[in-house]
Amino acid sequence: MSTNSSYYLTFNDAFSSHEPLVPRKPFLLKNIQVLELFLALFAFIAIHSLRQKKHYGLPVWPFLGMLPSLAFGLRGNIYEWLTNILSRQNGTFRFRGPWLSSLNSTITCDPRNVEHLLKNRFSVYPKGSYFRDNLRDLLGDGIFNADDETWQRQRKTASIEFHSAKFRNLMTHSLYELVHKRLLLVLEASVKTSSPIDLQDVLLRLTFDNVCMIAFGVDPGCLGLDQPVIPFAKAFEDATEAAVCRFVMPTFVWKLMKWLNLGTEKMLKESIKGVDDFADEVIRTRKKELSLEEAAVCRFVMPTFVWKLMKWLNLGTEKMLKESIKGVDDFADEVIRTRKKELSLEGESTKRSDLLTVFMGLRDEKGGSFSDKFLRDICVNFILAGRDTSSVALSWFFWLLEKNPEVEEKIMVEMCKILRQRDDNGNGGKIDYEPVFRPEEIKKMDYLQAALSEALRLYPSVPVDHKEVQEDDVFPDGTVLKKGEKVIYAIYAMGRMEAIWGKDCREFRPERWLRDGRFMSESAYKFTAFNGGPRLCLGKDFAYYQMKSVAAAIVYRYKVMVVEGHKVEPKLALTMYMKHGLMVNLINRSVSEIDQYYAKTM
Ligand code: HEM
Repeated sequence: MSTNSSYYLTFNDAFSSHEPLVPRKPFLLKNIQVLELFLALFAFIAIHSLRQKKHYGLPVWPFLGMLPSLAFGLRGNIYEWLTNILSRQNGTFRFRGPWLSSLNSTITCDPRNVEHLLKNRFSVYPKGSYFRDNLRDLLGDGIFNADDETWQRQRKTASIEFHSAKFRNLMTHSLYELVHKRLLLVLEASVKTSSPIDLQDVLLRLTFDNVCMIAFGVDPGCLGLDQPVIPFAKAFEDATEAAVCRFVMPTFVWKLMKWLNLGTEKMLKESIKGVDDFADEVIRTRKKELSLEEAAVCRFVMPTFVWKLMKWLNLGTEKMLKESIKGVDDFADEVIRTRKKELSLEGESTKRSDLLTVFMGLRDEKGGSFSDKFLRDICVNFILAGRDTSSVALSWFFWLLEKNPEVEEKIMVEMCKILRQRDDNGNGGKIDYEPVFRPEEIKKMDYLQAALSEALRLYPSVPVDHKEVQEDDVFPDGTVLKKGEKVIYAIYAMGRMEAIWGKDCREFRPERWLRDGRFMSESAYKFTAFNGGPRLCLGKDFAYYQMKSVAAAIVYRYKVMVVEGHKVEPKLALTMYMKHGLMVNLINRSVSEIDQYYAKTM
């Protein structure tokens, strides 16, 4: 027997001490052959899958599709990973998810395709059921999550409101209060204590308060010296984070997790309850307020003896007033006083003009008022739209500014020039070291607008967006699309394509937005940060005004220095937050420094 015999013996000892009936060598050989066969098959599949990378952009594995590569991409900066694939694939590629999953989609960053789906063939590319189902629990039938009639109706009403003078007043006034009465106090406190501050967190608080004032007419008070934890704000943040997880897992997995109330689905359920509790409370109170107001105003329009008689008899509107709240007379008197003032002194201008009030005053197609659920959906969607987008864009802007001091200098000089013009107009030529920029001055800041657009080009607040193909179609670049397929347009990648922005596409260069010193906007299908076509961002003008007001107030007063060693990277979420916030030290600008900038305007 060969030297291997001892091995055979040991192997068989456990079963029998007799010689085996079947010769052992062929048996082992068979095992080895099977193993070799498996190895060969694996090598063949691996080589075949890897070779497909050339054609499809990524290796395609049996059963798993491109999932292993996605998992790898998710470990780092997923947006950069996607940008690299898209530039290799000339702007469009098809992601193949695992079998039976819902992850198959066509991903593009080609402006021709983006224009095609956002404008030219708008009706063929709705948000679709996949997007809606994933976000239904959080966004319901609100504007972000709706298509067709439901979307059109909200868009039309909100659009009229966004362009009304009353609404614009509300937005600018609430912003002024937030910047000058809260933001600057919070920043000053950090300067006084020489402690670093998370600028992204502060900005998120500011825009959250701002958008709640606009949507609900309520100030949650997130931005304050003590940086309070507001349950609604926390619930909102958790809900958006948990909701995004549904997009990176097969539908049946999150549905099962939801059914079992596990993991991110449990978190989503709990946080949505927090959001709903707040929205319900605001809607209930506002309804009470409105009906009381109506009842109280009746006193104003009827002779005194009539309402007094009705009150005495406890009838009609007087009965309603009495029953609604305790101490109703005081309240009604107050409302009457206010309303009298409104009607006689200031006309319509001081009436509530938040979105909730506007939508409460409208009727649905059957002539009834909107349900509380629908009102809740409208408000939650507007908060989502306006909360994170501008604050996140501002955070990336300040980070880029520190890396590009020459841009910061140009912004300072522009602001000083604008203030000088004010001085020349009869303010005695004195330098204002604590200016409150007026709306018309904010609008004149072209260079600042260019710098903010440049930050949004490189770090768009919404890095990717989704559509669903309603009928078979072909993209302008020749990609064939089948009904029901998902399409992702990669906004982050679009900002970094040499083919679109030239060789210096990765540089922060605000000048690319200027012609003869004036800001020139780009095609919405090349610069897609605000979307384009019929679903162009409704808050775009306000967002620029808001970002410019905040940036001007901060840049003029402080040098913003990112804490040394602080890691800055994007987080995977619906909006492109900085994963670890933006820890900064603020340094007060001295009088002599500001004087130097003024000198440059001469
Ligand atoms: C830098 C700031 C902002 C950016 C980058 C931005 C970007 C966007 C984008 C990409 C969309 C399309 C989303 C989609 O359809 O999936 C959108 C839609 C929208 N945005 Fe903005 N937004 C900003 C600020 C605001 C603000 C401050 C408001 C309101 C106060 C607002 C209100 C809306 C609304 C209502 C929509 C839905 C439009 C529709 O579907 O018809 N946005 N925005």
